Amino acid sequence: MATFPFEISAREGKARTGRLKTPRGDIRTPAFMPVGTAGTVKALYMDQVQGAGADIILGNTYHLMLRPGAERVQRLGGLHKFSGWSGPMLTDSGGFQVWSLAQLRKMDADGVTFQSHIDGSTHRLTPARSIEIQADLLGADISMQLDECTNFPCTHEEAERSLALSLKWGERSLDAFGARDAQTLFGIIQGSNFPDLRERSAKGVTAQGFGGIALGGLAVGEGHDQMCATIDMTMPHLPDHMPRYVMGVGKPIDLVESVARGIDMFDCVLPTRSGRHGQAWTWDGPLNLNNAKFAEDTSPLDPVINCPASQVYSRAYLHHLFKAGEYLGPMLLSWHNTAFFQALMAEMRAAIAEGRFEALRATLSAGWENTKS
Ligand SMILES: CNc1nc2cc(C(=O)NN)ccc2[nH]1
Repeated sequence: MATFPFEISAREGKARTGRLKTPRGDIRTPAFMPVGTAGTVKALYMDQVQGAGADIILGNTYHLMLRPGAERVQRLGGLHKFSGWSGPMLTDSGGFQVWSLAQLRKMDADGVTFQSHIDGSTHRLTPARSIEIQADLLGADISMQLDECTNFPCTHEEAERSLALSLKWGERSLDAFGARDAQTLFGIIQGSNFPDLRERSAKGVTAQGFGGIALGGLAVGEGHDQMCATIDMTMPHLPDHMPRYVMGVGKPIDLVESVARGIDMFDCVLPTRSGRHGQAWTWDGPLNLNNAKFAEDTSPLDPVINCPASQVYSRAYLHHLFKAGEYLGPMLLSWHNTAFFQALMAEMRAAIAEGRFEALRATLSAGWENTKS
């Protein structure tokens, strides 16, 4: 299995900035991955996603294996060609969506059988099948091991059993992945919010020899403070030189506080999902453009962010679009939010390089205190 070179160029405290170098291009870290669930970052052209500053996007194995089908995507040239995204792409294993979306799922020691939430058809995911879908059929640059997404909250015994299964599936994922020279595989740490289990999982995953390490089982309703506490109990057991990725995270405050703890990669549907519902993220916190207070507000969302959706359109116009149910409303806010999240990552990268990250963190965390829940 290839291990992509990960070069850390500057540090401030536990925060670090650098580059994860892949055959399809460099990923500037800390990095935020827009989520391209079904081969599209919803309501955006890939040119807009790239123009917003994203180096890498995420694809969901669960959605693509159900529709249009993983073998069909392969027949059509793979996910990069199919979707028009030529840069690095990470796919998740499908495990999380099976737990959160599938109907009638049956777990056993070797995998999970489930019915599609789309048409009720039956599907089977094992570590080997997930690797085949991600690396061979979709052609992901970075694949994720299949793991069990531990329910939250859960007992210590449940978390212990679950992380043991995930470690076993991690070994099987590595075996199935084999020796590829242009693709890599990340392992996933579980253990819920138990320090001893997060340590056990972190040490186990680290020893297995992955190309990067993800923290799973977060952003599942535990809240900001518990998420930070779980990251705190995990990081001491991770090797410094490997990329650390927190799955499904998060709000801007989550990104800042996670970068401060040494996290390098993130993914979250929030920019596009909240944009579709009229929420615009800004340096001063989120705005709800459905609110009548914007009805005659001629100011743009953010004059500094280099994105037409942020600079050209007035808040009054955006308010009108959402009141009228016009398609352009969700399109423009998805664009702006995607650009804002990338601008936040770029600002954190620059701040770490210039030794002013803690000052930035203090300013942003103070202004975003009420966005934690
Ligand atoms: C939106 N929250 C959220 N939590 C996630 C956890 C995982 C995970 O533990 N995978 N093994 C994946 C995606 C997630 N998205």
